[in-house]
Amino acid sequence: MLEAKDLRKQYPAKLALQGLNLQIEAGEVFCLLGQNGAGKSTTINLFLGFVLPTAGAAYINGLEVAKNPLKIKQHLAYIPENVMLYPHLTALENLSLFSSLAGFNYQKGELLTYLAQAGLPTEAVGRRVGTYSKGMRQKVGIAIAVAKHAKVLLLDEPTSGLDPKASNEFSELLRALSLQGTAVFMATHDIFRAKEVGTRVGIMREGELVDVRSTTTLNANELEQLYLHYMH
Ligand SMILES: Nc1ncnc2c1ncn2[C@@H]1O[C@H](COP(=O)(O)OP(=O)(O)OP(=O)(O)O)[C@@H](O)[C@H]1O
Repeated sequence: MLEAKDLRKQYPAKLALQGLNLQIEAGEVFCLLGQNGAGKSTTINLFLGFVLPTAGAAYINGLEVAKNPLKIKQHLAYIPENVMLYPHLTALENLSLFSSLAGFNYQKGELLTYLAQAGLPTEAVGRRVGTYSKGMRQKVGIAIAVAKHAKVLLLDEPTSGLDPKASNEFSELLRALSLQGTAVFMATHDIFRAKEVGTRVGIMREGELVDVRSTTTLNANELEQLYLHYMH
């Protein structure tokens, strides 16, 4: 569902990504760990088509991102650290707007169902999202992804700044999406969540993917030790 082939990004003064090779299947949750500046956001931005590769290619659902910038957006949803919504519109209005932009025109009842499934409290649905907490905005982001029938979900540090309960709820939503076949690629600093929600974990250092492990093969403590080993 997601593939990187010799994917490389050179900025004038920095080699941000050096020849990434990776495949992520439907239903997988791949968590990418790495220090600030390791190249995680660059990788996500290459999959989104926000930046162009210097060499190699990124593919979404078999389509080369750089050659199909609009088409690939039909298949994916993106949740950054702060989900971008229209603050003066309600959750219902935001969801209606974003899903119609993606070509889906839902009845109010369907929109309410998507928001409820994403865990947004009923009392909040008709309130301007400018009044929402970060966790609530993330839930609207998930509702938009589900309403768009996104096959691929890209997330850049989605749980940073969330309290443990909100972070846990968010992880459960991701798990539910992956069980429905969505491929999830998430950059995070949260080793514990990566172990909990991920099916595989990758460690990136200075633009290089230095290790990939299945989360069934190690516990959170072992993952932390492995991470620290690479950061020395
Ligand atoms: N537009 C740009 N122009 C020049 N250099 C850039 C640009 N974007 C990123 N870089 C550099 O590329 C490297 C990788 O940055 P990137 O944002 O991908 O790291 P990251 O792993 O996401 O870090 P963080 O955890 O802080 O988000 C860094 O050295 C960064 O300064």
